[in-house]
Amino acid sequence: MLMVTAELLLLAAVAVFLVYYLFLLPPKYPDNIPTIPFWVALIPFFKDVDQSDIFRQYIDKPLRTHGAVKFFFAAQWNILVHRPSYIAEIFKDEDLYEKSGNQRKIPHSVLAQFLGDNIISSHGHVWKNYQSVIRPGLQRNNFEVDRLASNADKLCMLLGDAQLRRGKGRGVPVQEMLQQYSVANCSEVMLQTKFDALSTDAPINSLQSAVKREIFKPTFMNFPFLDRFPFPSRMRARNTVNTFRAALKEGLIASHDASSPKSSAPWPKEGLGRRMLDAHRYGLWDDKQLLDNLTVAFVAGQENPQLCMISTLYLLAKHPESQAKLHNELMSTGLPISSLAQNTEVLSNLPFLTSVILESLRLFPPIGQLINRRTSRDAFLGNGSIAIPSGTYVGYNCFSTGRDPVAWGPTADEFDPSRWGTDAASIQKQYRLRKSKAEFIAFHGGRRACLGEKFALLQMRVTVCKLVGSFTWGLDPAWDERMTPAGPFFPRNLKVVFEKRDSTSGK
Ligand code: HEM
Repeated sequence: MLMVTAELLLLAAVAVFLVYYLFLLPPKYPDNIPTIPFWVALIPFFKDVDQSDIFRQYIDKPLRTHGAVKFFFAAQWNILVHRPSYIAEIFKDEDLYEKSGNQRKIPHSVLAQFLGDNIISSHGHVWKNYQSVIRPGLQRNNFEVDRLASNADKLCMLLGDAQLRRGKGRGVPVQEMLQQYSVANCSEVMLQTKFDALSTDAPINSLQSAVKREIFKPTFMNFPFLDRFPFPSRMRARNTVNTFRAALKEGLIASHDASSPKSSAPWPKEGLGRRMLDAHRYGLWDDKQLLDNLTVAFVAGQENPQLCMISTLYLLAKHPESQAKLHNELMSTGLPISSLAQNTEVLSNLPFLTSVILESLRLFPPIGQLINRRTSRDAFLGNGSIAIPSGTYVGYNCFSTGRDPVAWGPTADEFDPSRWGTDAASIQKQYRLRKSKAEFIAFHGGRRACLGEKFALLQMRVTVCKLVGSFTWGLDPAWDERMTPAGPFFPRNLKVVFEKRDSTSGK
């Protein structure tokens, strides 16, 4: 009996040592930047935390002082970079710091099955192929702004009705409605696909929620090797992912098939949905490539704007003076909100509207942290000061870079739209400069910068214009003001109290 216990103890000790050695022991190189202890990544497992607290307590100081740290994430060690000049270096050398997404990093994972090999995570000639199809569809100049505006009207109606149901002074939970709205915009205007997402019982909404629930489980996000085992929850996740991908493809085909009732909408020929279907039909993409790129366009195209909307609502709720200033700016155009929201030219030139959106993206970049590049050979970051061995994963912390006091001054953590400038031309100049110096990296930069930026900014302008034209709003005093515990960084379960604006004030 005693022997068996001793053997078991020995085995357990060997197992612990192996786990430590294989996963938890930080790499020796680079040897001149600090290591964030591995257990910091695991805190949200054991405690209900606000990730801004974790960041401030354990990551902020070493990251800012040294510009980069060794950081444990997704069961491996990575280099997490903060300093703008380092990030600019990474953006410039896409072959050295090459994209290497989940399909290469954790190919057996549910996440890799979900998004596959796509335009965001691929590299080299595969990326060039995907980009040749996707870029023109995303960067056209004639997005259907009337459709965006009519969706924004429906959103305002949903929010107004929800407020009536909640009763005066009681906050409305906004996330679900913003999800429906951003799915509607992305599917209809980006992908020319009709899912009727703004009706609450549309199947796409429950599928979307199911996929998020199944995929983003902290245990499997932190230890993706567990996806190798056929746990019932992972089998369920794999089925949900397959159903979701199939539904996207089915919707895309039905909306473009002349014999389908869904094709009745006047979709433009050069739209992304049509281009993807043609790439498949003419043999440039196989089935999997169509599904992978369709899924990633759908996810990136609706999730990021959705998070940006939540954070913007939050910031404006905390700053009623900015809501008033925005309203004055909209009114100063002399146009009723209904036509202003469809006037891309006028909207793009409203300085305060642009500044508010940029300031929200600076403080709460929807992709707060991303580690999806891998050194293709030994690298020397910071003009040789940080030696990174070949094959190391490197990523950015946009949240921290956007708040860098060296770049943004002592008020870096504060919401101050005026920092962007006072007229459209100076704001544009400042925006370009900040991006080129990698001080503003919400859309990242270089050759691999976001292709949906133009659409995202247009959508945000229309949304804020309609919301400010319809309501004033504040935080629900009973809402627990906290950020998400892990993953994308935004106000958790935000609840807002809306008040309808006087209809004579512009709507
Ligand atoms: C506020 C909204 C958005 C933000 C903050 C955002 C942010 C980003 C970021 C940070 C990247 C770089 C990812 C990386 O380095 O791996 C990226 C890439 C990309 N985004 Fe966005 N995005 C937004 C909206 C959109 C929309 C609406 C679309 C439309 C489908 C889109 C499509 C893409 C694509 C296709 C890429 C890959 C570009 C490439 O590698 O060639 N994004 N986005």
